Amino acid sequence: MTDGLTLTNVTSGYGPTHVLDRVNLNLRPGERLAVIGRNGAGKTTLLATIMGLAKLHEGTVTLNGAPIHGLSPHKRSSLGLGLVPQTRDIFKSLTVEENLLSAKRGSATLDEAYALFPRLKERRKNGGGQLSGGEQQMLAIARTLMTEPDVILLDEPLEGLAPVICEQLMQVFEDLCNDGRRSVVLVEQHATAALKFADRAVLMANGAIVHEGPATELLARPDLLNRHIGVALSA
Ligand SMILES: Nc1ncnc2c1ncn2[C@@H]1O[C@H](COP(=O)(O)OP(=O)(O)OP(=O)(O)O)[C@@H](O)[C@H]1O
Repeated sequence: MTDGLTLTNVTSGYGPTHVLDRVNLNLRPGERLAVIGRNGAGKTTLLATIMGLAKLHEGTVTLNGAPIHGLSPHKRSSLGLGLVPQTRDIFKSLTVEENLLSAKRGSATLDEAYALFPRLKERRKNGGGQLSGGEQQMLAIARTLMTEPDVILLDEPLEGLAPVICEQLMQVFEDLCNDGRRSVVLVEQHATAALKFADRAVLMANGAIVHEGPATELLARPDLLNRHIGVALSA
């Protein structure tokens, strides 16, 4: 049995369309994985496939050795998978507190969420639609954490946010990983930030993994990013 999350020979997409092409991937418990690629490379589809939101055409998805590819997204969430979607998907008509409580599972508490995001505590009576972009992203992350995930899937969480907010969020991701219990898949266009955070990275192009290796190697060899996916490292 393989521990963690494993995709074996996965081909998936939307309806009859194939986006991922024979993807193999293992995420060990406690591991931090960066997924880097240009727009349209299939990064969101990779997360959607793990979560059960895309159509699996071939292959298997297992969690700690047990197949999960036949299960609904809700069931996968109850097994410990948590997605923070690029679209954030908060309820704009509910308050921050109501948003958090509507996602709550098990022993998750508001206090834990507010300890990670003090700003959300200050804004707890405000409607989701009244929040800034950064606060909405914090709420989206906190909502997912209320489901007590062991595997957290983050889809471009830094997109469109000010550098100071990006730094705060990266620190939160560090804190979440500190006890080594949770694993994180971070899909990110900010390749440098993602590689500094991650243990390992996969590079995607045209729905396939075209390179995989330690994050430190990719930070030291930016030519690999350029060669495989035509992306340059930012400062
Ligand atoms: N719901 C959908 N139905 C059909 N095709 C889709 C759908 N969503 C995405 N695609 C297609 O799948 C391919 C991969 O898209 P995906 O969103 O996974 O890429 P990505 O690497 O996450 O890019 P981005 O950074 O732009 O989000 C693209 O060609 C896209 O047009």
